[in-house]
Amino acid sequence: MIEAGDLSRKALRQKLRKARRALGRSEQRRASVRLYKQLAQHPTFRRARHIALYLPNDGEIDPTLLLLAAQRRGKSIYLPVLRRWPSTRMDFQRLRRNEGLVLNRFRIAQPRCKPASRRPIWTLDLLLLPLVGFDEQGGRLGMGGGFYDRSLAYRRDRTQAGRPRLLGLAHECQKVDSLPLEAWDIPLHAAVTDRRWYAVI
Ligand SMILES: Nc1nc2c(c(=O)[nH]1)N(C=O)[C@@H](CNc1ccc(C(=O)N[C@@H](CCC(=O)O)C(=O)O)cc1)CN2
Ligand SMILES: Nc1ncnc2c1ncn2[C@@H]1O[C@H](COP(=O)(O)OP(=O)(O)OP(=O)(O)O)[C@@H](O)[C@H]1O
Repeated sequence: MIEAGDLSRKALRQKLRKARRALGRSEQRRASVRLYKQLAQHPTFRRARHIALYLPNDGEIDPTLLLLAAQRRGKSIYLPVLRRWPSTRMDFQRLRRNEGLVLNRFRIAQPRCKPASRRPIWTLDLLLLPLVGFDEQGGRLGMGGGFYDRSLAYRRDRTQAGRPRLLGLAHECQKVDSLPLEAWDIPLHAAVTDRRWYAVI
């Protein structure tokens, strides 16, 4: 396991991103099937009707099998869409079948911006977050843009109950012993890897 120890957030992010990008195609495929098996029959996933997830980038564990399962079961799927202004914000937008995707400024595919299809984050049942790193205490390291942190800021003064359930997804190699907690960090309810669940609360 990678020890966060003396590494800065930036150095740790680089190290963890490199580790996940180093995974080969077959390892990635196996990890995505294993992730699917961890989640597809889990009550948290089964009960959720409005689920936000992401399209993989930079070696992230691929939740596409879950996306397809959710669609088969008639659930609504949402993807992050970056706002043009302010450029630090993102929304969650409903993914409709047969609707084309475009590349955002980070070259990640996203639905074409359509304000009427946005859904406020607090009305989602389940948010599956891409992780760069995580620890067993609910700590999360993201890409560093603060996009998820800003979207989740409304929860800072609330109890951990309530919507949406926050599950971080990662490869097992992205686990670190302990992440320094920043003032704006919102803890995850659990992290799920290709190997297992790390429940926090
Ligand atoms: N799959 C996926 N989608 C996502 C996220 C994510 O982490 N994963 N995001 C979660 O926030 C948002 C995008 N955030 C991102 C933040 C930084 C970089 C990034 O690659 N930064 C480069 C520099 C890019 C540049 O400026 O050209 C880098 O750090 O190397 C990418 C996405 C929305 N969509
Ligand atoms: N609620 C917030 N309001 C304004 N700025 C914020 C907020 N949360 C985080 N930020 C800013 O976003 C930047 C990135 O934060 P951090 O390094 O924690 O990103 P991250 O959690 O890795 O990224 P992400 O949330 O995109 O996955 C920080 O500089 C921080 O000041």
